[in-house]
Amino acid sequence: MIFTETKLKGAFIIDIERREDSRGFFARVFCQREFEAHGLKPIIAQSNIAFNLRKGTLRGMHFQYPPAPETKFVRCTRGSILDIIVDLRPESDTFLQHIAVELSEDNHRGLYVPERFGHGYQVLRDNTETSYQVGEFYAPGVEGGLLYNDPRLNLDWPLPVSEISDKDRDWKKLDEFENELIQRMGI
Ligand SMILES: Cc1cn([C@H]2C[C@H](O)[C@@H](COP(=O)(O)OP(=O)(O)O[C@H]3O[C@@H](C)C(=O)[C@@H](O)[C@H]3O)O2)c(=O)[nH]c1=O
Repeated sequence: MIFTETKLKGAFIIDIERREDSRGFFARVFCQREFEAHGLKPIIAQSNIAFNLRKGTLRGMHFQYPPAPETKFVRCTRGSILDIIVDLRPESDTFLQHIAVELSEDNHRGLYVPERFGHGYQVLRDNTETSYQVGEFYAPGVEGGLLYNDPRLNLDWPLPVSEISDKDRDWKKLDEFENELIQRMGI
């Protein structure tokens, strides 16, 4: 696997190394030792998939507050997505900055999202499946969210939003809960 750290410290793009032969190719997509060697949390508490019927579907921006912050290792196993993560670590030099990474069935790219990041994605093709490993158990009691079109975040979604959950349409703007976020995300 090829680990490339992004401008958000601790967040990595992880590409596969193909072993090709006449059948196709083989590649490793997770290795506890390689994760540890790059300082990534190697725990998989849950492994989830989400299936999306329509391009333009948007899921996010989600996170869990401490004491149950999640790492996420996200891939797109069918179709393609634009995945966006936002640094929510108050002590970070890149607090509230984001990156966007295209993950697709073609590039086999993975994105490792550290704890205390907001995460969301927009689906770029019909019938798209995502698959992601999470380092902490689902804990809806400490779930939080950012509004995908909050002007403070300035996230550039490539398509009009065709589908979104009521929950994701209704997250508060950052201006309304920034102090609480800083307090709860602080270490
Ligand atoms: C995330 C999750 C949801 N659920 C339930 C709650 C609900 O009934 C149904 C759908 O949940 P949601 O609407 O929250 O699903 P979704 O919007 O796909 O949530 C996901 O979005 C992306 C962006 C992430 O980052 C993930 O961590 C996760 O939060 O599944 C679980 O039972 N376990 C889980 O781990």
